[in-house]
Amino acid sequence: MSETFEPVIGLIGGSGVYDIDGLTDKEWKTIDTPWGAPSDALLHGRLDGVRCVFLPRHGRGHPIPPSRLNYRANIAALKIAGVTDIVSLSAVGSLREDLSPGTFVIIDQFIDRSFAREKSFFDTGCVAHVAMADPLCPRIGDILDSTARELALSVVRGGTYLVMEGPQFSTRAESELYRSWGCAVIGMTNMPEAKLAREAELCYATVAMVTDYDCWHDDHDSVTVDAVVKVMTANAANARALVRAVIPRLGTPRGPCPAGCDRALDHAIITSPDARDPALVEKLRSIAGRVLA
Ligand SMILES: CSC[C@H]1O[C@H](OP(=O)(O)O)[C@H](O)[C@@H]1O
Ligand SMILES: Nc1ncnc2[nH]cnc12
Repeated sequence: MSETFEPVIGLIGGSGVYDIDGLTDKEWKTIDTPWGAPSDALLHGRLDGVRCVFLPRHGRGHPIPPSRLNYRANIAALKIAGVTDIVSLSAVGSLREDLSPGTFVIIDQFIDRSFAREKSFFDTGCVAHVAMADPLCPRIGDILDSTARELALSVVRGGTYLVMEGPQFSTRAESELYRSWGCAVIGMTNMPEAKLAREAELCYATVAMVTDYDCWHDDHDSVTVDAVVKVMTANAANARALVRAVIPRLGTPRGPCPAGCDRALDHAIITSPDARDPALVEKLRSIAGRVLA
């Protein structure tokens, strides 16, 4: 039987989520990474004894737009802090009538239409190709889903999150196109975040919190930040309750991830050891040390 360990839970807070309450032993700690500075200091603490590390994705006060986030630094900072499991909290627009504002969607797929972002820790001098067929950790997703149901939240398990570049919201034609592709929700941030979490061998799951119907719906002409923030504020109490209830469950000692998120690099690096750039390899040790020993 394989050994168990105590998971450390990383929480990435999106629009409207800039703090986590109920944490004990709270301390904001600044951290730097080989990829630069993350969006903000990391908030370390414990919930029911479980070690948690929170990062406000856009920084406190929301100064950083989706295209300017240093996604590599954010994920590297969490990895360096000892995080093993990430729950990403995100505001999204709905692309389906049945996903009304207030619904929490535990997504299971992405279509990545972002284009102006650094998407890999690996580079010339050390090339890796990780599997992304199942981009979200099903173990964490199932725990989020069952916990939300027990709390009687409006939750849907499964759905595709379309990642757009932004920062402008979609045109009506784009919104209809993504609907015709069968996408459930739309947002601007979860890629490359999920790709980088996979490269860093972190389990990663998203609670996509619906704030609006995007622009395809008769209910509104266009999306506005005001409307999004209003619904997000209403969602916040539910988000807090979900985080509060789910962390003790995620923090239970466990073995390796059944889906293999924590072994994503086992067969991913293609560059032969003698062709690797030593400086890049040194940088990569903080996120891929397990396979670069
Ligand atoms: C304020 S609405 C647009 C903004 O909200 C979402 O961000 P996050 O995933 O961090 O909650 C969306 O992707 C946009 O960045
Ligand atoms: N309609 C929308 N499009 C993109 N990102 C969003 N975040 C919240 N609502 C959104």
